[in-house]
Amino acid sequence: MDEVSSKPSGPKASKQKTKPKVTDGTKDYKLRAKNIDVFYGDFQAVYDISLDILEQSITAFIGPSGCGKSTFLRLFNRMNDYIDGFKMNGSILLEGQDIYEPSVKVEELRKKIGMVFQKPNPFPKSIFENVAYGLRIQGIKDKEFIEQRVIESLKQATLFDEVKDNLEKQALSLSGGQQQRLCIARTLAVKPSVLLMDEPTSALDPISTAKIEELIFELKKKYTIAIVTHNMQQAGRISDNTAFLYMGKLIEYGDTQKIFTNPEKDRTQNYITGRFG
Ligand SMILES: Nc1ncnc2c1ncn2[C@@H]1O[C@H](COP(=O)(O)OP(=O)(O)OP(=O)(O)O)[C@@H](O)[C@H]1O
Repeated sequence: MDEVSSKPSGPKASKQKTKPKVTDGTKDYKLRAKNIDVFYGDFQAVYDISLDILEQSITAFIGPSGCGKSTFLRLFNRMNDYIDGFKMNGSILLEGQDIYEPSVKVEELRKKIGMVFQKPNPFPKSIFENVAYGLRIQGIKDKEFIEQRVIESLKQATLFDEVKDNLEKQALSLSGGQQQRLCIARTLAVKPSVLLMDEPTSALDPISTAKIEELIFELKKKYTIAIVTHNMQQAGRISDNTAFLYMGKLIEYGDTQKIFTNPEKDRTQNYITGRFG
């Protein structure tokens, strides 16, 4: 494979002012993947990918079906761990700490790195209980604290105004777009600092999609976001940096505007112009 820069570059990345967490000497990063290979049994799904994700930025993963986007995203909160035959080489660092070290508690990690899935998956409970869930399983009992956190999270997910008069309503009776924002609120309630999103709008209509995109853009002020999307316009609209994967390899990674207007690699150019994929 051609050499690929593992550092996001370009005007947006370099202009970004972030609280310093971990630095490679030039930029701060929140997450770092180093020489990642992933196997499912004998099948290799990811080949030697290294990349850094900057704090308070949106990083999009694009590429044709089966190229390894979801596999790669799921590494950041260890969602692949329970898949039969899963094996990984390399390391993933969150603020400099290896998240695959034996001492890391996966439940604690997932409080820091939340995930939103393609299909909204609220529990068959009330709106309130969906958002309160993560707090309750932590053993938090303070009613006032829980209520305040539920309201705050619903507001952050731009759902509060639509549901405030009926928080006891069954979550499954909400529209698909509202359900997805509820799932985002549920994730935010435990105060993560990273949000992983695996095609969060692919099951939604254009209006709900636009609302979620606005929300993601707003959330960037506080969170580090990594998103897998099949929708290249979406990647272009919301992300700061884009990683293009092809057959398990990182072909190109960098500033989104550059990737979409003047990519370095022919394969990226062919993909973004719809010549394959
Ligand atoms: N649980 C699994 N067991 C075995 N192989 C798997 C598993 N999950 C994914 N794969 C394989 O790994 C490769 C990468 O899959 P992955 O779902 O990460 O790709 P993707 O780019 O996210 O695809 P899509 O865009 O279609 O969701 C594919 O060849 C897929 O068949």
